[in-house]
Amino acid sequence: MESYNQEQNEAITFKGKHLLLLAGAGTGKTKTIVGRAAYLIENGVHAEKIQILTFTKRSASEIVERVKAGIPGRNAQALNGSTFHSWCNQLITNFPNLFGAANYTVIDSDDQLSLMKMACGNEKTGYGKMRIQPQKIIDLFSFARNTRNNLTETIRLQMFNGRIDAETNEEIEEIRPELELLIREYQKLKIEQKYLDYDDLLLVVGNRLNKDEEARRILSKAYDHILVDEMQDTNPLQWFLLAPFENICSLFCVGDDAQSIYAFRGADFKNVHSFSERVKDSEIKKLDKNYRSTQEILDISNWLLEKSPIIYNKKLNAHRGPGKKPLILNVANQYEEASYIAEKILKDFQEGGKSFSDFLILSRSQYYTKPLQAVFLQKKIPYETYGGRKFLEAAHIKDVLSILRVINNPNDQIAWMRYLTFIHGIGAVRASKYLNEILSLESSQISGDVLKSIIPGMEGEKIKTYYDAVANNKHNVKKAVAELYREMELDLALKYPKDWQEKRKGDFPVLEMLAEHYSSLGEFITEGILDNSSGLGGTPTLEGSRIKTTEHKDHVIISTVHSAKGLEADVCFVLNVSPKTYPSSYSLGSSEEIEEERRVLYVALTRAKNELIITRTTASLNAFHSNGDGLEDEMNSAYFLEDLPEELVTQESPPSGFNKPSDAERPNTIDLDFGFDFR
Ligand SMILES: Nc1ncnc2c1ncn2[C@@H]1O[C@H](COP(=O)(O)OP(=O)(O)OP(=O)(O)O)[C@@H](O)[C@H]1O
Repeated sequence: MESYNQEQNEAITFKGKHLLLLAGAGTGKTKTIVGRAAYLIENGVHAEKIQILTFTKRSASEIVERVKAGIPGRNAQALNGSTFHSWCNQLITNFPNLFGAANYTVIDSDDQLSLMKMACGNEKTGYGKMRIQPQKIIDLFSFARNTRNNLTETIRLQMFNGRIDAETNEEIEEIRPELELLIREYQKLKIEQKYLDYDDLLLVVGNRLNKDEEARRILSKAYDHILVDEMQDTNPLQWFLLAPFENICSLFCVGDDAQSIYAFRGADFKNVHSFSERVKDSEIKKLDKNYRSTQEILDISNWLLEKSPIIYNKKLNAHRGPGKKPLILNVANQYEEASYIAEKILKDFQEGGKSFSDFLILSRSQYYTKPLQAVFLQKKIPYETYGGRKFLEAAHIKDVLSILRVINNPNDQIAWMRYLTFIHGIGAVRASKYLNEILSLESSQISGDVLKSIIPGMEGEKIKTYYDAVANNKHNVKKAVAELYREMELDLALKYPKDWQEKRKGDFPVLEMLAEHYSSLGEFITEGILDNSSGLGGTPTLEGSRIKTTEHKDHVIISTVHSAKGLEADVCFVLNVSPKTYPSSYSLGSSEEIEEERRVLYVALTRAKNELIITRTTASLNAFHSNGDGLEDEMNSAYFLEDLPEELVTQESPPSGFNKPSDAERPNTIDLDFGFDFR
């Protein structure tokens, strides 16, 4: 049973119209959302009329499960928790007439790039004259839509560092018309082929609700309460989407301005400060006691935030009192770091009575943790990774999905190209020729046999077999995936000879399991690609980019900081807090980006309950200090832990023995002496 303090209770039982709960890390914001949903249901609100919105599916399902666990009977069964994107997708599917986007295919970032390349390839767009990469155009367009800036301002902010002067204006005016042409072409291709990109999902719903009284009337019957977690990370597009709900139902939003880490997607944490001006009939409440961590962990977190030029007015106090000082571990290299962590986890597990799930490892990127993962595998430490590339975006999975996609949406040219060129012997030129023929047909005319008649020989035979495997099982997604994989397995193994057996093959039983949760191809394809850090239909095995190496329930979590929002653990390792990493050297030069980096580190530090271990490499520290000759400007020498007061931490270097043997200092000449004498 959850128990709440007075401030939490006041928020939970809030009787006004809209509320923003603005509070620090570990003060129970998520817990209060759980309490609010349960309170509403217990007081007669229908669970299906409450929508919980979070940034990852993992946290959405966690909140929903906690509410359900606290309410006996079936009253909470219909409670819905989703990400913004997934919610909009559900609305588009559930109200096909209202939003007019039924049977569209949602495309991921790779497909967006393919489509933009197609747009650039069309001669009339004059792409040849431009010096901008197709990916950059996508990023600009996405930034414009998420921040709701016009194209001129977007170009200024993204390409000219926000400069306002006559010369910049002139340059912008030169680029803008051509960019506009390309974006228009991209939009046209999207509509022709019935695609929605991620931003479109929010726009389709937001536009309709903002413009159309009927839409608001319909949705006011669907929702009484919307509860939003991590409000500080909502960007102007998400505000645009939420704004009409002010008149449709009640908004209950929780957030922490110090944990805003999505400015690169257009979020602006200062937005939460204007909540009461933007949302009529709203109130703001605060929570100030941290229940998660011991005071020493909060002391270093508070110190980090106080060093910021931004005033957050946030000093966390530990309800739990004092504990152990955080440890800074200075390591020679990643092998030493990995060995130390593995040894500590095994020792605490074997002798200290800890579980593997008491450990959380946080890193900037999943890539950095590869050596650590190798050591864990070797030492048989079960772990899961959160963050990084999405499962359904892996090449071998996309090959298989391409067939499901063309059957779901015969206009999906990107999927057709992938499907056709997957067949050995069909290159891009032949594939385009076949595709033109296929697209000249009515959708209802397309079948395995027709494809075989267009594509001669063995290749056509294969295309037909794959097509039929799915078409014959359209209403049983799991069977469609299983049959298709059976047909494709050999060719997949041939296409990916290097790592088929060790890496890729094992993904297909998982794909089948995922498919089991969906009743239509469209739902499976879309839901599967929607969330970048979690959750497909509540399956415990794989959640988006969450990959499990083990069936153990008890496992260590290795996560990127961005995917660790809301997580907590007894022992938390924050990896490589070295110069040039915190802040990342990419951010140097922009004080806003440096401050976002600070918040990333703040989120990481505040995940720990009892033990916080920060690692950094001695080599990077030495290089940093030897460069400190005063010649570089201040920003280039920024390092968050540079003047960390000694008393806040303990420092340690692992005992030698963890070291990977280093090579001789000077190269020798090769010695081929074979040890006997020819005499
Ligand atoms: N009133 C309370 N009594 C006991 N424990 C509490 C109370 N409120 C919160 N906690 C505990 O404190 C921890 C942090 O709570 P929660 O995750 O809800 O905080 P949060 O504000 O969402 O944190 P963050 O923003 O850092 O993710 C959890 O372990 C939670 O169970």
